Amino acid sequence: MPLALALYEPDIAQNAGTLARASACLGVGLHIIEPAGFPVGDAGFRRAGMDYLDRAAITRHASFAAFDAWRREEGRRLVLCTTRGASPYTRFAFAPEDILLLGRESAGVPEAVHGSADARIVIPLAEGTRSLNVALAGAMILGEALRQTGGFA
Ligand SMILES: C[S@@+](CC[C@H](N)C(=O)[O-])C[C@H]1O[C@@H](n2cnc3c(N)ncnc32)[C@H](O)[C@@H]1O
Repeated sequence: MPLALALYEPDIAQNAGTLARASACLGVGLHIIEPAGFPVGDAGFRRAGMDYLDRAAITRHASFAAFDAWRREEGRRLVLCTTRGASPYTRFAFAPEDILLLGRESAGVPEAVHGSADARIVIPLAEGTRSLNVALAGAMILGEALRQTGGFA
């Protein structure tokens, strides 16, 4: 089972499109947890994802509860990427079936979602800075997870 990315209620279509393109190019699934802040056919999403969208394995889930029920049934670990993470991502041991959950641009994830993740990881940042763009954070962490699990094509 390959790694996957999941986006929690994404706000910005271009970021989601960029991650959809990355998921197609890197051969991982993309799960979008609704409600998103943009419609399915959003022009910004299509522009950022380009023709790669046709190759991306995108699954939409109606809510976090629906997504979480599905992933538990699949027996997949939920790894939350968060600025409040305890483990630096380079020291975390990824597994091939992990789902890497990214928070929304405006607010990350609520406390309940934070608590239901199996692990919380962080990209350590320079003092005085708050967070990376979600697509950039996703790319960095996915790259490390693919490297560790031998998942690159
Ligand atoms: C713009 S940030 C959200 C900022 C929000 N105010 C917060 O503190 O969660 C959007 C998402 O990108 C990811 N992200 C950004 N910087 C990160 C970092 N340094 N470590 C891990 N994930 C990060 C997280 O998934 C985060 O929820």
